[in-house]
Amino acid sequence: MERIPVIEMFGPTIQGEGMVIGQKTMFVRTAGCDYRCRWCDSSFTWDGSAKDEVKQMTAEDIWQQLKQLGGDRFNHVTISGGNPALLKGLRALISLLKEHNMRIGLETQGSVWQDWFYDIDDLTISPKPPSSNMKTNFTMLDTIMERLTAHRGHVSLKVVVFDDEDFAYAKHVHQRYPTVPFYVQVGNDHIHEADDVTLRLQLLQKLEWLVDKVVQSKEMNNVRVLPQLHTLLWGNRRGV
Ligand SMILES: C[S@@+](CC[C@H](N)C(=O)[O-])C[C@H]1O[C@@H](n2cnc3c(N)ncnc32)[C@H](O)[C@@H]1O
Ligand SMILES: Nc1nc2[nH]cc(C(=O)O)c2c(=O)[nH]1
Ligand code: SF4
Ligand SMILES: [Mg+2]
Repeated sequence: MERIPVIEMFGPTIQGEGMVIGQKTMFVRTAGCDYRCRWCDSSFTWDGSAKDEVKQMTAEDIWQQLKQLGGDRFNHVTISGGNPALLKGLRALISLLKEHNMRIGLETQGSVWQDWFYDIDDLTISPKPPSSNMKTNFTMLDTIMERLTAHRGHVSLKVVVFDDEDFAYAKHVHQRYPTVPFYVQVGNDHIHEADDVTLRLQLLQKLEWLVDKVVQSKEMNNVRVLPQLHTLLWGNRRGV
């Protein structure tokens, strides 16, 4: 059986972001990413700093570990990374989770397609704005969004916004795929801040700025603005 590189698993917690914010869920975080976002809050998945924590696991290993962590206190599992879309072998995990009647969420940036995207219940595609220093391959993103919208799955777009240029990018993405539920998320510019009170204040100010941008924009009448709820609650800690 194909192995999946897992860097951390945690939960039950709540989904802190996007289309199912507040949903109780477990997290499986895979190692490795094809991007290097300047502000990545999970850079340990790709920068080598946590390479000793990566475990090559089978789908069954992952399920056993989820049960050990969460017992019978969950029925939703979120797969994030890194970029989980790099892993063809996730199909086996998705099938196994379905057999156990789990709902599945997945977070990816829209740089790689996998056929198993069709089997994700809550799929978030999160293209990266200019502040990330990454460049969106819109040909690939068009293909992905075309396939997903032809299918009746639960998909959304989520763009993290740090500045005016990112907001313009978010507008562009929303206008390119106008029928897809669209979220803008507050960017956390202070991923190394250890004081939760200081961080909260900064994030709430940024949220107010972003709400105002949306309120003032005639192109953004049908978008939802969200913070990272887990960051407001628990700061920059890992595994929450
Ligand atoms: C760590 S990424 C992993 C999944 C995938 N690589 C992606 O970027 O969508 C999960 C989510 O966290 C967001 N994120 C990463 N760093 C962030 C930051 N500093 N502030 C706000 N959101 C951030 C990403 O944009 C993405 O939507
Ligand atoms: N609670 C919680 N919600 C999240 N939503 C997306 C996350 C991620 O890192 O992908 C994340 C995370 O790390 N924790
Ligand atoms: S795509 Fe996601 S995991 Fe990869 S560097 Fe960017 S935010 Fe981090
Ligand atoms: Mg996170």
